[in-house]
Amino acid sequence: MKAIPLVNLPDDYRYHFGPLLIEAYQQHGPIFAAHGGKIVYLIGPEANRLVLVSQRHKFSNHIGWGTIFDVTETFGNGLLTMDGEEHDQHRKVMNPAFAVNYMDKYLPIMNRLIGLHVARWAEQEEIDLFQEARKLTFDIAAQALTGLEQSDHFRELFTLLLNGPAVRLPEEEYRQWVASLEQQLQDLLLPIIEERRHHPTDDLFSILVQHRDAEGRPMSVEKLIAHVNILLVAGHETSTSLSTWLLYLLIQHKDYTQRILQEQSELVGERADPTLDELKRMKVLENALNEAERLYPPVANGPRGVLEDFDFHGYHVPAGTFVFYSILASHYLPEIFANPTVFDPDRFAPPREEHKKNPYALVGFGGGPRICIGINFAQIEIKALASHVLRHYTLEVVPDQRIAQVYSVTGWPVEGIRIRVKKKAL
Ligand code: HEM
Repeated sequence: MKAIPLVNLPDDYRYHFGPLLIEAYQQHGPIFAAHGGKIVYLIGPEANRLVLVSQRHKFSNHIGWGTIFDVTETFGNGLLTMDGEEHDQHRKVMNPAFAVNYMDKYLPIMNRLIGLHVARWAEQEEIDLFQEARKLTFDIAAQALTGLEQSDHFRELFTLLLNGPAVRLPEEEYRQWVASLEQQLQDLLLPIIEERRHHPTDDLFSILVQHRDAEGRPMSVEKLIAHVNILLVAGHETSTSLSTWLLYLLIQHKDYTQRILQEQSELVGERADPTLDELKRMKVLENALNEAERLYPPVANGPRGVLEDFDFHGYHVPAGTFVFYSILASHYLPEIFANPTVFDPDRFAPPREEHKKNPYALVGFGGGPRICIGINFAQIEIKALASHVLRHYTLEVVPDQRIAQVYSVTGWPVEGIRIRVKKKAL
């Protein structure tokens, strides 16, 4: 069989990731290797379907997220990095707490925190939307999923773990640094675990603490903490990035935002907060959210370890290979999304529905049985934020700043996005 084509990405590829992947796709087709041949990229709806659905048993998240992206060492083996039977069992336990109607329980927390945080944004001359959105989405995830009321220290610990130490440390010192942060996280979570054992509530943490396996055994403290870690990390980094880009795009596209406001007044009117049912019915806003997900997917690539050989487009990929199904590149394919670099939310509305003509074309939340478990949580949260901000505030981007997405494991606006927020006159 032919050798998989090798692509050389420039050193600064993380700043131009989408265009570079599309260039490689146009030259070589939907499969090529990069990073010195260490990673094979798979691009487009057909590839996504293969990895996420039809041959998913041949791929390992544990090797992908755990080894390539080093998630397991820092945060433990949570849902994202589990494989096979173990994954399916744990996912089954958590699924009910992420069903769309369960969001009714989280919505009052979301609305309360959105109101509080955004009011503070307006008290300042200008804010970095990305940094502020991070505080907000973390607080929402921490309070909704674990019931932790005071989340400042918790958030600082997570931010440190995600960003790494300020200076590069020798390996042994780095390990000690991570271990000390993990110990502090554990000290924060242990009392909540104890509390939930004796006084269960209906949040996700309680569901996990109360769960018993077929032999009647509870989850170990180590597993409980790994789950909470992964849920909070996966649940706030990505939502921070996507909500920032959505609001930024809406400031840029005032005509479209007028249509969202029209929808808001029809659905919510003068009431302070939308209900879950109203949020679900906000299609004009939803199409803008889909478009932000397409243009700025928070996760650029889904990493996997190959467990069993497979063939794709005339190439043979052996077990032991590392692959990325590329979310970012799939979203910029011109044969799927017309004028892919243009902000055009109506591409998701009937009759065009470009994403439906090609299943697994829009994969910002992954797809198949392992689709992001937090998709409903994130979409409701971001819609509630946009609804609140657009109805009650005016936003303006501070001029003369560099606004660009950069990618590591997740993507974020490299220098943040500074905006001015003003309360609308009544
Ligand atoms: C805008 C927000 C979000 C985006 C773009 C996003 C994106 C993703 C993607 C792409 C995957 C699949 C990765 C793969 O196939 O390798 C995923 C999985 C996952 N996400 Fe999210 N996510 C978001 C929000 C959330 C939230 C709010 C939570 C939890 C509260 C969460 C928890 C998880 C977990 C636990 C998994 C692993 C699921 C499994 O493997 O069964 N995510 N997410």
